[in-house]
Amino acid sequence: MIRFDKVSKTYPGQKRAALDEIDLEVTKGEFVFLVGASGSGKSTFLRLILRETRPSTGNVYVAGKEINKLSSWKVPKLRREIGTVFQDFRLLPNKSVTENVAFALQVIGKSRQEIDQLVPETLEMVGLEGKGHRMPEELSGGEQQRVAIARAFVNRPKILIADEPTGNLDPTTSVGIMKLLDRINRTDTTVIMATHDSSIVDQMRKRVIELNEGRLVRDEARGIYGYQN
Ligand SMILES: Nc1ncnc2c1ncn2[C@@H]1O[C@H](COP(=O)(O)OP(=O)(O)OP(=O)(O)O)[C@@H](O)[C@H]1O
Repeated sequence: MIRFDKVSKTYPGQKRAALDEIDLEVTKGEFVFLVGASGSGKSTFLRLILRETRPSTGNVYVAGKEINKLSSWKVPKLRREIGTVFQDFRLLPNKSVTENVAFALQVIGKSRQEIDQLVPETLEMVGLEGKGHRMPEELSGGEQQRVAIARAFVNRPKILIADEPTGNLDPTTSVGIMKLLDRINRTDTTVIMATHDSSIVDQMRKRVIELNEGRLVRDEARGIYGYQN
């Protein structure tokens, strides 16, 4: 589903590489934690998958496409295959829960009929049935993150990228969010999650990839968080 082939990335004007000769493969349906200190290259790794940035050398393949060769008009199509969730939720504050989720389908031209079916179905899946009319500010942090996950997943993407999704949540709420991501993963969606949350990583025992100063220093099948902050 995702392959990095000797990928290095050095940002313009920087001496040190943000990513240094990364070689790895993530297969369909895997759940991967991406760990490492601040500045180790996690966001750069995720941005390469989304083609928000390009490798300096090497190739990145996502869903069968070499992203470096993708013409720019095909990038939106690539991004439709990838749902994204962030630490700060990024909901539209002036839209209700239903409207936030529906909007993701409207912008890709889905029919009213499909939207009317998929949105309630997805809200139910994330545990927000009956809350569709609420505004984001009327929800707890955990509920807001559920809306963000519903929005990311409503189009049934092949890949879900989560960048510190529990970073603003208390431990109990975080466990609920992880159960939801696990459930999404069980629908054969590949999940890649960057995190500093050691207890979550230790509880889930999924594949752990650790970056250190841009290098891949650990790749374990059922790993733990394992490095000191
Ligand atoms: N747009 C940019 N221009 C120049 N340097 C950048 C840019 N983005 C990131 N970097 C540098 O690349 C390196 C890796 O950064 P990156 O954001 O990928 O790390 P990270 O592991 O995601 O960190 P964090 O956990 O703090 O989000 C850092 O040295 C950073 O300063």
